[in-house]
Amino acid sequence: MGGGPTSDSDASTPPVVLKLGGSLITEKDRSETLDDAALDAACDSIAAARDDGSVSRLVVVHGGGSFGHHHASEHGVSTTAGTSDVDAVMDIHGAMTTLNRHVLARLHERGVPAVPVHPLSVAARPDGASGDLDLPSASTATLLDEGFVPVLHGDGVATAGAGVTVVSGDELVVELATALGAKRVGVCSTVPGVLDVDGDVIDAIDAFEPVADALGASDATDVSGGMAAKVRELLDLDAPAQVFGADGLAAFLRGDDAGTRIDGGSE
Ligand SMILES: Nc1ncnc2c1ncn2[C@@H]1O[C@H](COP(=O)(O)OP(=O)(O)OP(=O)(O)O)[C@@H](O)[C@H]1O
Ligand SMILES: C=C(C)CCOP(=O)(O)O
Repeated sequence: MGGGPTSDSDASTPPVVLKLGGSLITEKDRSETLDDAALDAACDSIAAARDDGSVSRLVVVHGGGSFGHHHASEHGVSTTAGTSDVDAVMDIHGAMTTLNRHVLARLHERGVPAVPVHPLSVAARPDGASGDLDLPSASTATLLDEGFVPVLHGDGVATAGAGVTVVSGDELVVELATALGAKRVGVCSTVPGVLDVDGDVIDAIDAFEPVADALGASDATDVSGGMAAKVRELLDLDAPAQVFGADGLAAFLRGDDAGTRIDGGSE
C-alpha cells in the first residue's frame, strides 16, 4: 500500500535527484528481467531515508537495463539514431513503462508516494538528434511541492528530423537537476564508482580527458554509452554528482560521500 505525500515537504528545500541504474535494478543480460534483490534493497534505502528525514524532497530517475536497451538495440534506436516505426517506439516505451510500474510498486509497498512522469509524453529534441534536450519540469516540480516522489525513466523522445530517439536517464538527471536547482545528484549503478585503469575507484573527477582512457561503454547491451557517456553528462552539471554502487546508496542519501564525486562546475 502506498503512503501519502509528506506534510513536512518544504518547497524551499532543494531536491535530491537519484538515478537508479538499469544495470543495478535489472539483470542487464536477460531480457526484461528484474534484479529483485537489488531493486528491493534500493527501495528500502529510499524509504528509510524519507522516514528518518535525511531526504524530504526526492526525484527518482531509473535507467533501462534489460527492459529499454534490448528493445532499442533490436530496432537500431539509440540516443542519436531514431525511428519512425510506431511499433518500435511502442516496444521501447512499453518496456520502460513496464519497468517503471515495477519500481513504483516496490516504492508504494514501502510507503513512498511515488508518481510516474513519462518523458516520451513531454520531452523533445527540437533541434535534431545532436541538439539539446527540452524537458519541461513543471509537473515534476509541482509533484515535489505537493509531497510526492516523481519517478522518471529513460525513454523514447520526439526528435526533429529523426522520429524518436532514446533519452537516457543520465540526460534526464542533468536536465532535472539544473531545472529544479538540485543540491545533490546521485547515480547508483552496478559498479562501486568510476574505476581507473587498474580497477580502483577514482575519488573525484573534474574533467573528462584525464580519465578518458579508463572510461568505456557498458559491458551489457546499452544504447546510451555506458560509463563514458555518464561521466560526460555529469560533468555538465553545476551541482556535485556522485557515482556509486548499491553499497553507497544509503550513505549518499544521508548526505555522506560515496563512490566517485564528479564536479564539472570548475571545468
Ligand atoms: N571506468 C569505468 N568504471 C566503471 N564502469 C565502467 C567503466 N568503463 C565502463 N564501465 C561500464 O559501465 C557500466 C555502467 O554503465 P551503464 O550505462 O551500464 O550503467 P547504468 O546507468 O547502471 O545502466 P543503464 O544504462 O541501463 O541505466 C558498468 O557496469 C561497466 O560495465
Ligand atoms: C534504452 C532506453 C529506452 C533507456 C535508456 O536509459 P539509460 O539506461 O539511463 O541509459
